[in-house]
Amino acid sequence: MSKVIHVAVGVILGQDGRILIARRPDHLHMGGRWEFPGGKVEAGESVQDALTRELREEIAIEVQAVQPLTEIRHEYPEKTVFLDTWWVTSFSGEPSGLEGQETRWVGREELDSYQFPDANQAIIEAIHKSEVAG
Ligand SMILES: Nc1nc2c([nH]c(=O)n2[C@@H]2O[C@H](COP(=O)(O)OP(=O)(O)OP(=O)(O)O)[C@@H](O)[C@H]2O)c(=O)[nH]1
Ligand SMILES: [Mg+2]
Repeated sequence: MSKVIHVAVGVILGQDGRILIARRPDHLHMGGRWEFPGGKVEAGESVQDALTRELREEIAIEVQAVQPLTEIRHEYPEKTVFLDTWWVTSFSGEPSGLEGQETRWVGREELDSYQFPDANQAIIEAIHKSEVAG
């Protein structure tokens, strides 16, 4: 049995209520699909530290405040992920894809028209139910 990969995921909320999505580079797992920025939690690191580090490395923002959104465990044929997913309700800096990834601000109701990894369906449902900045 393979081990579960712990991933810190940020659903970044803009001041206008839109959400930031990024397109995964083609060569990665789920390449070409849209995602919420984030990445693997390293050994000895807290999930919030991992989220802060990943969002700094991937999209050049400094996280200032988060709130828990949801926790999703999903088994892909090749790996099992645990998506520890947080609203990012305050940040500084202007998001830009430091790894060449396209980024886009989208309205909540638009999320359903983008192709995400299969595990994200449950995140999108949690966003629709969430009262944060409703
Ligand atoms: N960041 C992110 N990862 C997701 C999402 N949905 C989802 O299934 N994943 C999966 O979670 C796993 C880990 O995420 P990642 O590839 O961003 O990890 P990372 O930034 O540390 O990448 P690296 O190890 O290449 O440096 C991947 O297999 C990815 O496909 C999502 O919305 N955001
Ligand atoms: Mg990543």
